[in-house]
This record gives sequence, C-alpha cells and structure tokens, in this order.
Amino acid sequence: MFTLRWGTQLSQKLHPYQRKRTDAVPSTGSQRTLKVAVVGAAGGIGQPLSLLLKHHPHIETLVLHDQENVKGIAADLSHIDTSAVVQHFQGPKKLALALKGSDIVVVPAGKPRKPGMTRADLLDANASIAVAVANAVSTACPGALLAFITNPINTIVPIVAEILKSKAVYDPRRLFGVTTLDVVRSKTFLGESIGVEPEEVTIPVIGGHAGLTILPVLSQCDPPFDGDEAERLSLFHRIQEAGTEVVIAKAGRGSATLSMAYSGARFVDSLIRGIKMEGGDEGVVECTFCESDVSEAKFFASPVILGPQGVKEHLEIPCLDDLEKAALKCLIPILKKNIEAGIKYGQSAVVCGF
Ligand SMILES: NC(=O)c1ccc[n+]([C@@H]2O[C@H](COP(=O)([O-])OP(=O)(O)OC[C@H]3O[C@@H](n4cnc5c(N)ncnc54)[C@H](O)[C@@H]3O)[C@@H](O)[C@H]2O)c1
Ligand SMILES: O=C(O)C[C@H](O)C(=O)O
Repeated sequence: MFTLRWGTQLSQKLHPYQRKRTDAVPSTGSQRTLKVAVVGAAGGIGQPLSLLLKHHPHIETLVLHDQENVKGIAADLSHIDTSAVVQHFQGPKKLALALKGSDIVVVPAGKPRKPGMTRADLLDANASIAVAVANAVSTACPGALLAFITNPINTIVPIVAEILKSKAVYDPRRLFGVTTLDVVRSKTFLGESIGVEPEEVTIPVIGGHAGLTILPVLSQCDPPFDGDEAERLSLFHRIQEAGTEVVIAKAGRGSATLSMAYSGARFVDSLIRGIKMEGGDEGVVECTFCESDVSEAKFFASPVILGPQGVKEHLEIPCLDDLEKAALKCLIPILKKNIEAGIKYGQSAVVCGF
C-alpha cells in the first residue's frame, strides 16, 4: 500500500551539533486536529502540495484558496479516501473567510520565474499578494503559523512582518520563509556524491533563498563530504543555482513545483509535529528564514527548534570553514539589502493603507 512517511523520516534528523536538551513544554493535546489553509492552491505548487497535505493524518480541515477557480481541485481531492475535509474559496473577497480559524497558513501564491529573471524580479508581481494575505491573517487567524513559499522570500517575509506589526499581531516565532527545498536539494546532491541514501544526509543550509545568499554548510554535512576543493565548489554552486537549473529546464513554463510541494509538505509536517510536541520531546529541527539575532541580518535562514508556538529556539549558526565564512561575509550585505527593500515596501504599504 502507498503510504506517505510523515514524521521523523521526512524531517531533518537532529544533527549532533544541534542536539540539545530542551525545556519541558506543557502538552498542547496531541489529539487536537488541525485546520491548514493553502493560498495559491490551484497553482503548480499549490495542487501537489494540497494533494500531499490531504494525506496528513493530523489535518482535519484542508482549505484551498486561489484567485482562480479551485472548486474542481477541491472536488477532485475530496474523493481521496483520507479523513481531511476539503473546503474551497475563490478570490480576494473570500480570503479572510477561507483563513478563519486556521492553525497553519501556507502560501504558494504568486508568479514564478521565467528564464533570465532573478527572484527579485518577482517582487512587483508578488509583494501585493503577500500584503493581502498578511492583512487577512491579521483578522482571520492572527495566531496561525504562517509559512511563505512565494518569492522573493528574502524580501516577502520582511514585508509580511511589517504588515502584521502594523496590526499589532506580529509574533516572530510564527512567521516563516520556507527554505526547505534548499535542504532537500542539498541532501539529494550530497547523497549522490557521497554514495548514501539522500534521506541519511543531514546538512544545514543557512542565509537566504536566492543565489549567493543560499549557504549550504558542506563542512557540517553528516555523513561527511570529503570531496576535493573543485568538487566542493561545484556542489556549492549547484545548490545555490538549483532553482535556476529547473527554471531553464522548464523553458518558460515556471519553476520548481513538485520538489517544492514535497518540501512544503515536509515543512508543514514539521510545524504540525512542533504544535503537537509533548513535554519532554526533543523538538523538531528545520532550517527556515525568519527573524532572529543569530546573524547580522534581521532575517536569516538557520536551524530552529519548532514547538507548539512556532520557533521554540534558534540554534547557533553552525561552525563554518574558511570557504563558508567567506560566503557568509559576502551574503550578509546582499541579504540586508533584500530585507531593507521588504521593510520599506511593507512600511509604505501600511502608510498607503493597502
Ligand atoms: N520558496 C521556495 O523554495 C520556492 C520554490 C519554488 C517556487 N517558489 C515560488 O512559489 C510561487 C508560486 O509558484 P508556482 O509555480 O506554484 O506558480 P503558479 O503560477 O503555478 O501558481 C501560483 C498560484 O497562485 C495563485 N494566485 C496568484 N495571486 C493570488 C492571490 N492574490 N490570491 C490567491 N491566489 C493567488 C494563482 O492563481 C496560481 O494558481 C512563485 O512565487 C515561485 O517563485 C518558491
Ligand atoms: O528558482 C525559483 O525561482 C523557484 C525557487 O525559488 C527554487 O529555488 O526553485
């Protein structure tokens, strides 16, 4: 029988350097069932992501929202013999209603890249979508965990933070840019290179989610990657440019969708396992882009321990070798600029009343 392997196998194992005792947290009731909303559910990512989430044993209600018609997708998914009930909503006027009472909102709404574009080129098209979702979340489900897939992640997440701040509902523990695909790709490429199952590979990927801001910490790979300097640089570059590899291969028909849906589902599963964590549980570790003071940039992708309220603890930036230290030094100014653009956009959206 086909079963999805939710739980430990899908999410990042605790790496030895991350292994820490965490404070006991009160039980939030592992029996609680959850409402998860997907905004952009009719899209290239949204459809397979919704398919994967329909199989999640802890999702009681799966809400599909899109500006396009999602009725057919909901009807289709609702015939799958798993218990999640599928609801559907279309258009901006239905967004707040769709999100009402959601525990988790995951957002793959927005334009994807075409060959020749950078992720930053998507800002004009996608920023207003992020603002609309943040506004709706602030009234419909201010306590939800909010995971953005929409690019450019480095700028979209700071925009959303500004909108939520203006509504006095911003909780940095609950807002995430999904960078799981960078980890998934790193595990795959390293597994091939080392000659082990990709699932056995653990590697932190830090920084941001665009070109040079993506920093796979190869020196902390487990099992160790012991390629020579040339292999190391080539792998480093391939991971940074893996999104572009897909954009070029799709030749104008969008960017990564299936691997992103898999990665998005894995991230949602980790959020759910955090929500359902019982006192004494060790916690779920994922690399994700969120506000922190682990680096000089206000937002940074790094390993966090997830718990019932979202981020339970930010782990230190892993030990870096000389190449990685240089890469971090080079990415920080780029990331800061991306973040600053988001803060400015968000603040002006607030002033303009969007
Ligand atoms: N974080 C990552 O690692 C990662 C990976 C891949 C793609 N992405 C990004 O994800 C986004 C979506 O990619 P895709 O390939 O699914 O694109 P797509 O065009 O196939 O789908 C986007 C969907 O969003 C919907 N949408 C647009 N505006 C909306 C709104 N205001 N409200 C509700 N729905 C709306 C569209 O109707 C469409 O169905 C892109 O911005 C892409 O760059 C991020
Ligand atoms: O590359 C893109 O534009 C999509 C996404 O960010 C990716 O990494 O695949």
